[in-house]
Amino acid sequence: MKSNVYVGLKPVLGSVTSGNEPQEDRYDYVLHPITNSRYRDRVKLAFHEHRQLDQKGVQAVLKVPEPQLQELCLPPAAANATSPGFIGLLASWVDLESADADVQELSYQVLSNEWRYATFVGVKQLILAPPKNLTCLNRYALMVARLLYQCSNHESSNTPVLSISLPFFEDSDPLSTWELWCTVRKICSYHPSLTISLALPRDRTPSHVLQRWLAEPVTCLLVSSSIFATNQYNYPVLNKFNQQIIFEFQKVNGCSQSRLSELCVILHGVEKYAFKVEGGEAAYLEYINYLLKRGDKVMLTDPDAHTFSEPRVMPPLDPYSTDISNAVYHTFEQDKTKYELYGQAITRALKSIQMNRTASIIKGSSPLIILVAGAGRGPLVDETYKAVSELKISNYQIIALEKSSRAVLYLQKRKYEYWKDSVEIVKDDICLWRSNKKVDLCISELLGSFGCNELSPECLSSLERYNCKPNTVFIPQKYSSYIAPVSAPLLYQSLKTVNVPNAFERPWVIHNIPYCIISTKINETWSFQHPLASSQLSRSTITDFKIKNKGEIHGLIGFFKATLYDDICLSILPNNSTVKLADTGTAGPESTSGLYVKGEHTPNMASWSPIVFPLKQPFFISDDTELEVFMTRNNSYTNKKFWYEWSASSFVYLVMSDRHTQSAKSLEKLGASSAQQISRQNSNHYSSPPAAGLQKAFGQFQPSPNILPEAIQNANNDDNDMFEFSGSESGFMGSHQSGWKSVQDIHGLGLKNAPVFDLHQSPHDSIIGESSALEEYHVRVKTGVSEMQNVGGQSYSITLR
Ligand SMILES: C[S@@+](CC[C@H](N)C(=O)[O-])C[C@H]1O[C@@H](n2cnc3c(N)ncnc32)[C@H](O)[C@@H]1O
Repeated sequence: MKSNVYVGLKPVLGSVTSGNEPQEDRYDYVLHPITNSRYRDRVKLAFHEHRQLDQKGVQAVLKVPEPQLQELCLPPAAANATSPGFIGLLASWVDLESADADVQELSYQVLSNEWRYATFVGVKQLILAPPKNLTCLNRYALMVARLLYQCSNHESSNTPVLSISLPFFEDSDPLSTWELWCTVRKICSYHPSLTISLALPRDRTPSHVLQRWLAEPVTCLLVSSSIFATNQYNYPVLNKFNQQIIFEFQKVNGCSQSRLSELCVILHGVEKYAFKVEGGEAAYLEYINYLLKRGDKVMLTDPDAHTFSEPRVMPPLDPYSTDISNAVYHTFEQDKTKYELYGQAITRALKSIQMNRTASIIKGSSPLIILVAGAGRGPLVDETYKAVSELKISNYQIIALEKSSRAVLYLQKRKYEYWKDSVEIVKDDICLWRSNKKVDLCISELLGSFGCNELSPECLSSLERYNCKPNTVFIPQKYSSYIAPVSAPLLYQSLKTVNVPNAFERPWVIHNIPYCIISTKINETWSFQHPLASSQLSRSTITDFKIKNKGEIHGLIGFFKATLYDDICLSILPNNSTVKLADTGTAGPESTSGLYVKGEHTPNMASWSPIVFPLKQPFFISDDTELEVFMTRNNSYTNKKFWYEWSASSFVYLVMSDRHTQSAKSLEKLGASSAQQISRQNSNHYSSPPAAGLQKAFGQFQPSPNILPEAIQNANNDDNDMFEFSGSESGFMGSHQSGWKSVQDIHGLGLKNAPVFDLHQSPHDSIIGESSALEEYHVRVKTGVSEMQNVGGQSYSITLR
């Protein structure tokens, strides 16, 4: 396999070097400006003439001339399949951010002239200089948006991609260039032809910055000869960290771009240092080619590296209405790791069941009943058959239960040729199947990317009710679902154009789409174990994520981990992730509340890709934010349907010291409302806000009066209380109490009328008690909230049996 990464070169125009010049077969693209300085001079002249007319009061239309032949750097040549292709540099002498309407218009016309010519001669990609003045970023972005929407026809493969060149990061704020990009692409409505060209840095890139860029549509890596070092033989080489950056992008392999699906590493400035190094200009190109070849080799031998397959966004399987195709069964069956793990789990479970049966009085009286629920074309039946043969179990019966009539034909053929009477084939739905045989061991593989999303709990609960014993053993024994907020711009872009109603309100399985988890942890939402502890199959969770670095969330990414038997597990959690376990709600040693574990993906297992629950609008998060996710799994007996709902809210913590104590106390008396919770800290409970964090929190988030908690607003107005009602007159409540108290009174809420279903909590548990050693208050302020997605399963649901 060769990755989709190409090599480009920006030569000095008209330069002919002495014998060491790069051979054309060492690079795939040449980077050239579209027009030269003659064009700039003519445009300048036209502009001055226009201004003079304007000053004389003559009404004239500013019309920028089209470039002439001698004004072009890129010649109009017939395309040649063997010679390198062209990447164009758009004029950098224009001023897109200018407040002068004429200058802006001129800039726009120059770029659109260049764009039209580049399209005509088949240039694939155009690189645009970054904005010069960040205070006018909106003007720049708007001009880019107009160019994209007026010059480009993204449905045509002839339209070039427009790529904005930016540095990887800036020292002062490593995500500032990313934020700039984020603003531009948002103003351009995530146009599919808008990408980035990143200049490799001289210094080491922080890993969170690299992770962020890996999920973005980067189409060029710009490598200046000035960042090369030399090895002991005086050949030019890159630092380890820049080698790693190129390799990481090679692994993403162009999948982050919806249009080009390829990446180009462009060398520039080689002529400046070539005389100092061995091998001259050609040595730089040799080196980049060598790095890419080496990367390809590593990817071939690393089973977990992405193999190049098209990025895909797929609807999750609806197990009740979709019959899996033969080709998909075939793909499932290629996953040797999964079946090996199932084989081990089956053998271990059978040994344990046999031991218990031998010890019990009913020893040998009835055959061991093993059910493969959802047998497909039979690979798990094969594993079971192998295990019973190896364990020399004689008195047994395997039942292969499958609803798909076409898959059943495969099972019948396999039975006839191989399993013979050991296997009974039943064509039925698991939820409807009733048998007088009670199952000892139930093996199933009904798991989706989120664990429970292909209705394993529903199917197995029905089996438990009608066909199992109290001591039936299940494989898998347990499965858990996990989520994390994710930045996945390509997914957002794809869902905007996918031809499915309410695409943002339904989950999607993403394959080979780059993403970046922006929270510090992945949180467990819930789990199911079999036999089920209760008949309740609906779940809901409110789970918090800490987000250190600003980002844009496009949805919640979902994973699962299943315990097949004992410690034999399948997991699609990302390697080296930190996973926060859900609160089991149990006390004592079984409790898992607040536990953190390492997440690992089962090596070499390819059957599942992650699932994403998207958000309708990208959700911007500033540094040091807490994201609260509310998610439900609904199994409605009344509506006979199953669905998920999800939403996200963001909060920052503002720190208040003694100066605000009085007002904070008043706020506390109100109890903790969802938007205005207050906690008292004697220590740095939250990693960032105190001290430096205080300044940071205020720096990132300018509290505006309408979202400030009332207590803070009043605290800030200490000197200004001449219109305040003192509240000291008898018969009136304190001003802070009145609103909430009045609402409570209307509903008859309070101690005398405790909620009927609040089985655990005393009414004031959530209010933090009085303490004398006060130092700081952390006030939790809501800064954003998404819509609740898929309310009542209106956009996405599965009809239940
Ligand atoms: C993920 S596939 C696994 C198939 C097989 N075990 C394998 O490893 O290739 C799940 C299988 O369960 C079957 N299935 C899903 N829901 C079912 C139901 N309610 N009743 C019967 N079969 C079902 C599907 O038709 C499919 O063959």
